[in-house]
Parts: sequence; C-alpha cells; structure tokens
Amino acid sequence: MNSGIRIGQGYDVHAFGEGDHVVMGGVRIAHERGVLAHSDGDVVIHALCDALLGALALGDIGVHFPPSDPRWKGADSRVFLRHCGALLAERGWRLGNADITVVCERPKVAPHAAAMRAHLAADLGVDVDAVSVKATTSEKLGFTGRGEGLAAMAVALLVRA
Ligand SMILES: Nc1ccn([C@@H]2O[C@H](COP(=O)(O)O)[C@@H](O)[C@H]2O)c(=O)n1
Ligand SMILES: C[C@@]1(CO)OP(=O)(O)OP(=O)(O)OC[C@H]1O
Repeated sequence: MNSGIRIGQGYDVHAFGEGDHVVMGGVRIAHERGVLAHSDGDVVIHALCDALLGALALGDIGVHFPPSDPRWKGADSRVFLRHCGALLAERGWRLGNADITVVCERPKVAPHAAAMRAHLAADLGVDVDAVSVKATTSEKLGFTGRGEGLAAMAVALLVRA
C-alpha cells in the first residue's frame, strides 16, 4: 500500500421483516416494517464498512463481525464503522470522501440524510462534507421496487493521513 490513494466499494441488502422501524446511517426511521438482520441491519453503514475494508483489502464486514458471533446480535452498526475507522488510522489512511446511495421505494431517505451524514462523519473523524448520502427508488422494479427490502451502495476514497 505505497500509493497515495485507495478506492473501495461496498454493497448491502436487508430484507424487510416484522418491526416498526429501520436504522440507516445510525438514524432510527419509523416504518411499517423492520429488517431481518443479525445486527441492527443498517444497510448504509454496512455498505460503507465494506467500501472502507475493500479499500484496505481487508475482506468484508462479515469477516470482522461474523453473523455467527452472538456479540453482534442486535448490535449498533456504528460500532462496526468506528472499528473500520480505527483500522484506517492504524494503517496511516483517512477517508478522503465517501458517497452512498440507498435504493428503496420507502422509507424516504432525503429527510434523514443530513443526520446520517453527521453520524458517519463523526464516527470516521472527518468533516461532514466528506460524506454523501443520497437515495433513489428503482421505479417499482426488482426486489426494492416490490418493497421486499433495502439496498445500499457505497464508494470510498482513502488518502494518506
Ligand atoms: N427511498 C427514497 C427514494 C428516493 N428519495 C428521493 O426522491 C427522489 C426521487 O427518486 P427517484 O427514484 O424517483 O428518482 C430522489 O432523488 C431522492 O432525493 C428518497 O428520499 N428516498
Ligand atoms: C453485520 C453483520 C454482523 O454480524 O450481520 P447482519 O446485521 O446480518 O448484516 P450483513 O450485512 O449481512 O453483514 C454481516 C455481519 O457482519
């Protein structure tokens, strides 16, 4: 890892299940469904963690936080993100910027994007303008379009600390 930049990408999906809220970017959003997950099922943070781990070539979130490990049952995914931030710092990197896209028909993400960005930036120790969160529907096509679950994609650029 001698070059001055690294790039990574991440993708995560969680199916809707019983519940009355979803968590995205550390924000609890009231919703008529919850998500099926071992942790809190935060697709935004899981995708971002995978982008950061990918940039470091350190595997993926399931390697670091196995779904078989009872410690992570119901876990706040911000714990995972802070851990990834520490891995970056230990290796002499910091986040240059990250861009995350959530794909779902509902819930609406835009009203919560600023709060999500604030959480993600705080957990990674960067300015809020280094972290983008946006959303799109899939025009009622596919599993997200049918309202079966949530998806999120992330890209992250690392720069030398
Ligand atoms: N879950 C979502 C999906 C979309 N948005 C916002 O609505 C805009 C229009 O979405 P289209 O898929 O019709 O392009 C989009 O640009 C987002 O700002 C949202 O907040 N939450
Ligand atoms: C986050 C972990 C934690 O055990 O479990 P899940 O909440 O099910 O989420 P997933 O996106 O499948 O990632 C795997 C795991 O690391």
